Amino acid sequence: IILQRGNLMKEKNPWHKPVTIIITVIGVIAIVALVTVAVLQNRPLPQKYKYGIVLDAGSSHTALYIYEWPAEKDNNTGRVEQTHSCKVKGPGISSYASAPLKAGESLRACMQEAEQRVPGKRYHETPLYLGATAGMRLLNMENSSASEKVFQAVEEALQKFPFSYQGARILSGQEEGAFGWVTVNYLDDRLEQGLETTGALDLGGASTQISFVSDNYDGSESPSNSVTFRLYGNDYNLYTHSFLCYGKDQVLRMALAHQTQTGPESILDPCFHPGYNATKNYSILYDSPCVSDRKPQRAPVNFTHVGNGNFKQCQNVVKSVFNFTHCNYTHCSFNGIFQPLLQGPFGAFSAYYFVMNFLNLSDTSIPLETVKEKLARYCATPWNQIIQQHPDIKLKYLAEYCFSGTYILTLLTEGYNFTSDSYPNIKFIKKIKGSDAGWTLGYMLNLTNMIPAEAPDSPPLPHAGYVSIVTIMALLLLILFVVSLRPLWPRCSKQPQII
Ligand SMILES: Nc1ncnc2c1ncn2[C@@H]1O[C@H](COP(=O)(O)OP(=O)(O)O)[C@@H](O)[C@H]1O
Ligand SMILES: [Ca+2]
Repeated sequence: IILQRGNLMKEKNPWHKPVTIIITVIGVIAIVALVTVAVLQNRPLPQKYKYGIVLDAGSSHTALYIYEWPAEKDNNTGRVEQTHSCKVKGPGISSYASAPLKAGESLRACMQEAEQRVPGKRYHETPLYLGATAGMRLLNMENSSASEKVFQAVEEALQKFPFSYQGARILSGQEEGAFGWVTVNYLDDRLEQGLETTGALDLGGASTQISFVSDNYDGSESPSNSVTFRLYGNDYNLYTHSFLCYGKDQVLRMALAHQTQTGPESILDPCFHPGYNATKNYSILYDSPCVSDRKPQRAPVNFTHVGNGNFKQCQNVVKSVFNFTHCNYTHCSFNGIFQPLLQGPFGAFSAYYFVMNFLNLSDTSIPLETVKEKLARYCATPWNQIIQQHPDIKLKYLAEYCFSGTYILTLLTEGYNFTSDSYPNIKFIKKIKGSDAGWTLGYMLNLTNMIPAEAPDSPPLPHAGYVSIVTIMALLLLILFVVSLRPLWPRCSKQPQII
């Protein structure tokens, strides 16, 4: 009987039927395979990068920037980053008008650095751009054949490198302003998400740009200040203006021209520290289209430039370079140039940052009145004390921070109409998420069509969400499968039947 019972039990355990075992094994294998394939197939591929190089040929110096982005995601958002920058030794390319070949040579060291930074197999597909700004705009106005020669030399030098050379050209003021705005908003991820944008304030040596979106500017008033973009499915109507000659180096020339109109032997300059004393050459001072028509006749060869460090008087000198007499529009900044009402936050970079950072005044939560008081105290500090306190800063920069700080505050308040209320909307910035603020990134994004006009279609789920859902579904299937075999389950808990 016991034997019989044992036989009965054996026959009644369906799990031991070969068919059931095979089905179960196949089911489990199928589910494991499904999950594995789902996970592997959709795993992000190992990152490969693409590269782009932009040379910013500014009036005072040239800088090279290398950008990098994941190769599979060109059209994706916010993913282009600056991986390297190189400062070219020597002055800006516009200073090589009388020795153009040297302009080309000067770029070589930074270009060799770029060869080291970009992987060799990517050289040929790496676009290389050179954009020149206000220094070359002025040289082109003054002596267009000299500017062409400089470009020829630069072009020849750049073509010797294995990158995909895309040309060297002068950017218009609008491009310089608009691409600075694109850079700042791209790096802040504001374009892709359609957020309120940040205005861009760029201060160079020979020109300065202001760019922002304003609700009361649709481009109809003063169309030459309008730049429109369609980015990620959003339309932007940007106001932008570039003031040629209003970079800080040219404004200094204009301020000195204002003070030397009668061709004196010496001037007492409130924008330089007490005890500052230097001999300067009239011809060199007036050698720029920003001041050349004002050169005093019968001036001596040199003049003595003496400082007396008075902020209030310096403000008056600086104000003399602005013209506020006429405005044929609803609102103007200065020199009769239209400007809509200021709106939103602003990022102020390049020389804005260098100067305000040096002066420890880059924190705009400090009230504007306090900023002015601090600057007034700095300007009144004797020159020898300033030199002692900053032994490792270039004397040329050091001598000019009082002037530059005064110019920046005057430009922002009197020029662009920032008030003590709107001043805190400005942030003095150098970099955003590791990339320098400036026009170069926006320029490259535009020329490589890397910002799509329409919002890209993105997968409905991120990778992690996708994997979790597939895994959960597979487990549910497994449970369902096991439950569906219920009629075949062994009845182990039941009392053995005694026949
Ligand atoms: N560390 C620094 N301190 C002060 N000024 C600086 C510093 N570095 C650069 N600058 C100034 O920033 C400005 C940069 O202008 P640049 O881009 O060369 O000219 P532009 O944009 O007008 O063609 C120049 O006036 C240069 O002197
Ligand atoms: Ca610049």
